[in-house]
Amino acid sequence: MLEVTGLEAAYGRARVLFGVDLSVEAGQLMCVMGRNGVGKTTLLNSVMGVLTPTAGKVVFDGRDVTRLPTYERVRLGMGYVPQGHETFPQLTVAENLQVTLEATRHRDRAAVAEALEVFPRLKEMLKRRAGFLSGGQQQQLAIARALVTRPRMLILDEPTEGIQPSIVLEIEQAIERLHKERGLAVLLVEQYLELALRLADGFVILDGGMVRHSGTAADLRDEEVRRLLAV
Ligand SMILES: Nc1ncnc2c1ncn2[C@@H]1O[C@H](COP(=O)(O)OP(=O)(O)OP(=O)(O)O)[C@@H](O)[C@H]1O
Repeated sequence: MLEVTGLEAAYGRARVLFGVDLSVEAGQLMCVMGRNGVGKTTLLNSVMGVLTPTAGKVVFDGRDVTRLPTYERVRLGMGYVPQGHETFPQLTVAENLQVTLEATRHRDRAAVAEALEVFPRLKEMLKRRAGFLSGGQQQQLAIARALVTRPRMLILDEPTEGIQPSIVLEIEQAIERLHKERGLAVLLVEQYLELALRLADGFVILDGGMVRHSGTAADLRDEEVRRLLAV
């Protein structure tokens, strides 16, 4: 479903990604792991076209999307939840979802209800401004916004980072349900090994902007994995 080959990215003269290869099959949950600063966010931004790669290719559903703008990738079914649970803080929860719906091609209001089914807690807060939600609730709203676009693949950048444990569990369960029950493919950047062990079908570990290790969830118990993730 997603094929990334030889992806390179840089900020000015500072090269950050060096020939990253990665593939996610339909319905698969792939975890990207690695220490701080190894290039995980840069990889997702390059996959989504937020950042233009300096070399390499991104193919989604058989179509080369490497040069497409981000919004067109979203329309093709790539739902992105960037790091830092971005929402419109001045808008209410309902308005945040509505604004996203209006930017979609399908404009089907049922998509808002479907997204709220995944996070019932948000249903009780529809009139609250997003800026007044807790970090965890904002993360749920950010994921719900991506769901309103009816993605076939969800791309999540550290959705549990800095969030209180009770909501981490809700977010984990939501990702699991979306993956298992709705069959969504997921590309997840996650630092917590335990969470990756519970959710992932496969993983890649980045180090210094390169894929240093990859495998199935069972391989996550390897010594090498622990060494590459150790701080
Ligand atoms: N906008 C930017 N301009 C210049 N350098 C950047 C920029 N964003 C990231 N970098 C650098 O690129 C490298 C990779 O950063 P990136 O955010 O992709 O890593 P990461 O693995 O996602 O880290 P973290 O887990 O801390 O989010 C780091 O050295 C970082 O300092």
